[in-house]
Amino acid sequence: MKEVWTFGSVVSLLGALAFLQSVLHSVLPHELRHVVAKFVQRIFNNFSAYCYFDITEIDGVSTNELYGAVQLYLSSSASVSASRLSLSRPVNSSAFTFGLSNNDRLIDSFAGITAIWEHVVTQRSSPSFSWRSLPDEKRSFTLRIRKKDKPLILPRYLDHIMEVAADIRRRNQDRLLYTNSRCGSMDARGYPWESVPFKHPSTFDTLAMDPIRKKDIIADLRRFAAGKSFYQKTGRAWKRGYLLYGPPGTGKSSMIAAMANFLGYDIYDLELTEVQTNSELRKLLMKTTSKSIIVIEDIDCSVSLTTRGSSPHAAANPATCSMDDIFISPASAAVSTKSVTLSGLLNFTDGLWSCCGSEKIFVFTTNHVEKLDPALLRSGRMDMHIHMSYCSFPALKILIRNYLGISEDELENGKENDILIRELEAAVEAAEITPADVSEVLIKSKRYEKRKAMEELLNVLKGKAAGRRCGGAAGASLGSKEAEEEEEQEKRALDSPKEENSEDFEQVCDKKQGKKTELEGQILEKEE
Ligand SMILES: Nc1ncnc2c1ncn2[C@@H]1O[C@H](COP(=O)(O)OP(=O)(O)OP(=O)(O)O)[C@@H](O)[C@H]1O
Ligand SMILES: [Mg+2]
Repeated sequence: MKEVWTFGSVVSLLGALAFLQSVLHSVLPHELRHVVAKFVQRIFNNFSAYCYFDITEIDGVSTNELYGAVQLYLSSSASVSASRLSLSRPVNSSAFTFGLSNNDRLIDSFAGITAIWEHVVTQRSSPSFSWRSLPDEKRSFTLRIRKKDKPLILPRYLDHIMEVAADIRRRNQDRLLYTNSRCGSMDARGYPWESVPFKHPSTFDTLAMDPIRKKDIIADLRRFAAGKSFYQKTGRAWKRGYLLYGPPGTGKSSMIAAMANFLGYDIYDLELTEVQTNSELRKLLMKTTSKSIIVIEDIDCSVSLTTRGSSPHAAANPATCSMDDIFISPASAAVSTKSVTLSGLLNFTDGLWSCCGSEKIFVFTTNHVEKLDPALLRSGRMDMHIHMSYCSFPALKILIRNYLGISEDELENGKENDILIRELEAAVEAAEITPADVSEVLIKSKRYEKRKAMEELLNVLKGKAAGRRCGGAAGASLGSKEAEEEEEQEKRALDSPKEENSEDFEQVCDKKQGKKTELEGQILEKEE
């Protein structure tokens, strides 16, 4: 006999199931109740006109970007239509974030079709075995739409959500600065990065460097950010590498901040000395998001590229060292137990793993480009090599504009009639002074009126140029080889303040203090 399912019979079946569930709920033990509830749910789903999509916060090993995007997207409409909201403002953030409260729901519509969102927060019931501690709560969003609407809106709706979320992120102007200073450990959500809101005020406008070079870099970044279809068409991973090199205080870190502010990207400041193995490096990369800048600062200081020549195996035959044999170890550690290799680092930047996610920029900085392994510099690895050099006259004009409020045009036009400006131009080229040192002088001279401040600056520049000419104390104090060497030693000690280096570190501090006292003495003498 053919079975006929009428509306009435379906309703009574569901009613019976609901009744059965409530009866069993009161008599069955907890584990069995869960199984029954799942079974009943499945039957409901079969008869339901809706389909459901769960967007969990943690998706296997990687963080689910869609979860964060949905959270932001809903925060843009939550303020109007939801009955209960969670309200937050992250530390130092400039924007309030509305969100759906736990287990609350919200109705959204897209292309005339209704979508219902629910924020589902459940407690992790029984402590299951895991290689890392898991959060107490499991969080996810559930999207409910009519089965018949699914093909009409689904891919477009999700793309729309991603776009709106990216837009909100950009508008809020709150970018994040991440660091991997957990020594390889992860937080409860399996995240190896810690973050703080990124508030660096450096922009391309305030950055003192040759304007033509600056324009090139801005154009390059613009092309990169708008190059989605180009990278797709050419079969290239959507990423770009920049190597910034030059003496300390020439604006390498400021340039990174300016890049992030210009593109609205987050920054991942990768502390390589904290990374123990290649696989750890890979995991870190997997947990970075798109639209981000991954930075390794002072690559020659935080790590040194040493071959197995220093290990007993390779000592026998150093000529057989392959790329994999090149170890990256804390620069000042005598014996390395680390096993991040150069090939691991290169894979990190341009291997298959480098393109997980997309729209990523890699930036390496160094004070000594000549110390880097040629493999890192080979074309295609770092797409653009940017030399940050001593302050030139165009750069000086930018700094004077920033600190004293005299426009570049005013300085350029005044050059003909004003000997002071002409002298400044000649002295700055001769002085080989860093923009950081010029900034210091200009900050100190802020108490004077503009002309006097420029005269003060000229005195310093002339003193420095004279010092350089006769290789005297003034020249040696700033920017000289010795000072750079010292700075580098200091960075190494700071980067690896491990026990075996503590002696180095103290020595550097003592030496630094001695140098400072000596310098202060010289300045006092000069002032007297
Ligand atoms: N090109 C520049 N334009 C504007 N300000 C600069 C520039 N270079 C340096 N400064 C000033 O000097 C400070 C230090 O500069 P920054 O940290 O960017 O130098 P760096 O090249 O990264 O030095 P290091 O090699 O020691 O890391 C900045 O905070 C900024 O105030
Ligand atoms: Mg720096």
